Amino acid sequence: MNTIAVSRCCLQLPAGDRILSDLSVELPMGRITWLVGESGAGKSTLCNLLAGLTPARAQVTGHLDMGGGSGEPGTRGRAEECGTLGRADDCGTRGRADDCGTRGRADDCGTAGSVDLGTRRGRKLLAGMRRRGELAWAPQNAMDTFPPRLRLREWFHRAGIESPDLVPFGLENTMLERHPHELSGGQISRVSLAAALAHSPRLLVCDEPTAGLDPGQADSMVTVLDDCVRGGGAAVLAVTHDLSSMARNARPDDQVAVIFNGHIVDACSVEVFLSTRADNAYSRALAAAAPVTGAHPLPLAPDHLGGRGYREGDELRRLHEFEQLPDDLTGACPGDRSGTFPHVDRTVVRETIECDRVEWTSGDAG
Ligand SMILES: Nc1ncnc2c1ncn2[C@@H]1O[C@H](COP(=O)(O)OP(=O)(O)OP(=O)(O)O)[C@@H](O)[C@H]1O
Repeated sequence: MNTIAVSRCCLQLPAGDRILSDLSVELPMGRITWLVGESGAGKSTLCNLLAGLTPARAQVTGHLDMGGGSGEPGTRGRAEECGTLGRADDCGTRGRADDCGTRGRADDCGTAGSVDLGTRRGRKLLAGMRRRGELAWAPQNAMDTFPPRLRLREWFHRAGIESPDLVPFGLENTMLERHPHELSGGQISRVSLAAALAHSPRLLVCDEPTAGLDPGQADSMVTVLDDCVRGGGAAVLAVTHDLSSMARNARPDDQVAVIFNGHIVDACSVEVFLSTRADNAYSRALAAAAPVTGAHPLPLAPDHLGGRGYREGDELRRLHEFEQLPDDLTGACPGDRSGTFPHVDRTVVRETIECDRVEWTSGDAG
């Protein structure tokens, strides 16, 4: 399978803090890779690094290999990645050779498939890829990326996107006439994703695409990402804390990459991750702590929050509802999700309740 590879990334701040540590991960084309891990583990730092942004004076090493080659489905030739086969204004003809960081030398452009993330030239290569839409980035704080004085339509126009369509992202196109501050946080995230996907990227990096969205909107965002992957053959790296949405919508063969302390400790399928069968103990613990069926929470309220009376009545009713769920939850998901996860071991859920532990669980936590 064709993959985009991130290899041996280290990022150390001037004060000595190491944020990313020998981080490597393969991003298969045609699949979403869900990046999960605790707050502060380094998820946004990795996303920003792949978009060509690093904290000032940070020491960075590592490579991004865009993979593929001419003629492969869904891929573009390496030379095009630095602009020599791309739009003329990307590289050279208007004195913009520095867009690809090479001053237009063909031999330098030929190495653009592998980007040295630790060099200024590498960051310029990434910037060039972003300008051409081959690499797209939907950041966590999307509001910051839109100039406050521009109406969104004008912003899209300047970004070379003449006919933006927000409807697939659950928004009216009349919103294009607004300024960024006139949208909610969730709305601006969706606009950011619309911009990121406008050029059919080869690699899409999105930082918490479902944050701030209600479950229905979150599900439709994942559907949009899924379409990008299946239709365009892109590799998608998507940060999420929303394991419920992931469980409802991800394909079983999508990938989960688990980051801990700046290092990828595990990469496995969504199915293996959510069923807590991952090889890595931290991955299993993370999955075991997740309310994977989100739409059907079990009220395991601790005594000091709800009291035993609450559990005795409501909990049993909810447990009953839980057991009525169809095995594969297909009916609860938008679009064609015939292969949709999850499989939840209800025996373990019931045992958890009976043990009166305040804890979410799915399957055997090992
Ligand atoms: N520019 C910076 N200067 C100093 N420390 C930074 C900087 N950027 C990130 N950090 C630190 O690096 C660590 C990783 O931050 P990062 O934003 O990547 O975490 P995260 O996994 O995305 O967290 P969250 O899930 O809360 O968004 C944190 O401890 C953060 O405080």
